Amino acid sequence: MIEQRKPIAVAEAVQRVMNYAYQARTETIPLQQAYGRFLAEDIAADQDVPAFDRSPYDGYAIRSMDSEGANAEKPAIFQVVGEIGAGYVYDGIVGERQAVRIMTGAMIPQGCDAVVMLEITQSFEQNGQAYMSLKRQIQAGTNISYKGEDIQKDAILITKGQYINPGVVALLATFGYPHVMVFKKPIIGVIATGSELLEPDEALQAGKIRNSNAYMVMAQIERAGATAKYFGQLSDNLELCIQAVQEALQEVDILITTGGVSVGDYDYLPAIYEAIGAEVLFNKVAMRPGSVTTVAMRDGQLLYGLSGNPSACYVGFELFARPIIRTAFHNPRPHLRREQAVLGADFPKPNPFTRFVRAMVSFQNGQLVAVPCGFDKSSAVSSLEGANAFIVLPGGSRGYEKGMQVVVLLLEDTQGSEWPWDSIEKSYRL
Ligand SMILES: Nc1nc2c(c(=O)[nH]1)N[C@H]1C(S)=C(S)[C@@H](COP(=O)(O)OP(=O)(O)OC[C@H]3O[C@@H](n4cnc5c(N)ncnc54)[C@H](O)[C@@H]3O)O[C@H]1N2
Ligand code: MOO
Ligand SMILES: [Mg+2]
Repeated sequence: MIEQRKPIAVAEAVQRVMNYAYQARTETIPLQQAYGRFLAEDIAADQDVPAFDRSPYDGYAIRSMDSEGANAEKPAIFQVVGEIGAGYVYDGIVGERQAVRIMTGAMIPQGCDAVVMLEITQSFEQNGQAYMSLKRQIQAGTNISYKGEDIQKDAILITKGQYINPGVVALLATFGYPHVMVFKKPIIGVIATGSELLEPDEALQAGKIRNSNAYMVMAQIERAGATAKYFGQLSDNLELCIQAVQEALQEVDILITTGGVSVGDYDYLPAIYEAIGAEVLFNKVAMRPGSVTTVAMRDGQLLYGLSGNPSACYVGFELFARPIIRTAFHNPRPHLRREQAVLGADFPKPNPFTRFVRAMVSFQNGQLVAVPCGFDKSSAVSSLEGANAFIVLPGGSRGYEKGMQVVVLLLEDTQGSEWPWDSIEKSYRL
């Protein structure tokens, strides 16, 4: 008898997977390799930045009181008693009508309370002594970058789980972290199943196709921040597949297979899960594409049975695998970022199930506009290249027109969402 699968709502499916979210171990890596990783410790400021009052300009450090009453007719004259570049400290104390030539970034000398930009001064020499004249009065505090004006000591700067972007790298360097503790990348195994599959270097043969899913999913794994490990493609042979899956599980944190999850004679994933004693969390989701997406669990390891159809495979990964990876990094917003957009083209298809339309979002006059990426079948590979978002169309809707408001999930974003699923599926019907 044909197995009848009961579809569950997308949010419910995501929740079932998230019950098995875990936190990855940590490792310490050189700062230069930290970009794109996720921080595994809170970083607090152990010093002020800047750590000393400094000059933001090239010019002269003075005591502002010495400029009192200065104007074009009666310039204030200063004896230039020294010169300091960034990184050097002026040893003496600057006295009455004295100035120190100072460069951007250099520490303000003792006694001075202002810096005059080079451009508004005139320098001259008399009897071998350097002088500077100034034709205006300068307020105390002019052109000083104060100690702690950027960052104050003890402030929490960056927190555990934060994505390390170039700005985070700058902070880590500023506070003296030549090495940084990050979360280890989970290792995610990939197996493609299907007797029709050829590798990209093979010539096409009648009835066969090239395996695009494995390479696509490996790229998605890397984009999500984990490490992909490829175990190759398998023909539809149950014994072989069981053995390969069991062996791969020894070497990975999570295993992803593509293909073979539906009800065809050679769709062996259900039998494989049974054979290895994995508990199936769900095998039918009320969504398109990707309705056959299956997730199973064995001894703390998640097994993703993604659809063989490329678009369905792609969507299944982003909805169900990405948040597990991001949670492993302690990231508080592990899901795809949800935003509101205007539909940029009609989408007349009815949507019995929640539909994830591969789309290109862009800003037009300050408004996020989402345009579907062409051929919208589950089997499509062409609609993925241009996609940087999914348009989420709730189940039960009859089709959408250009100009309507839609929810989009952003694919190329590092910020993420905490839980994007509330109120998307209001009109969901089975
Ligand atoms: N009687 C039914 N038939 C199907 C159902 C159903 O509910 N009842 N569901 C359909 C839906 S929806 C989908 S999606 C697919 C899912 O199929 P499988 O996950 O079992 O995948 P396969 O049968 O192995 O392959 C489907 C399709 O994808 C191509 N494929 C497979 N692997 C790759 C790869 N690595 N790279 C590129 N393309 C791949 C394969 O050649 C097939 O064309 O089932 C429907 N059928
Ligand atoms: O699962 Mo299939 O992708 O819904 O079309
Ligand atoms: Mg099949």
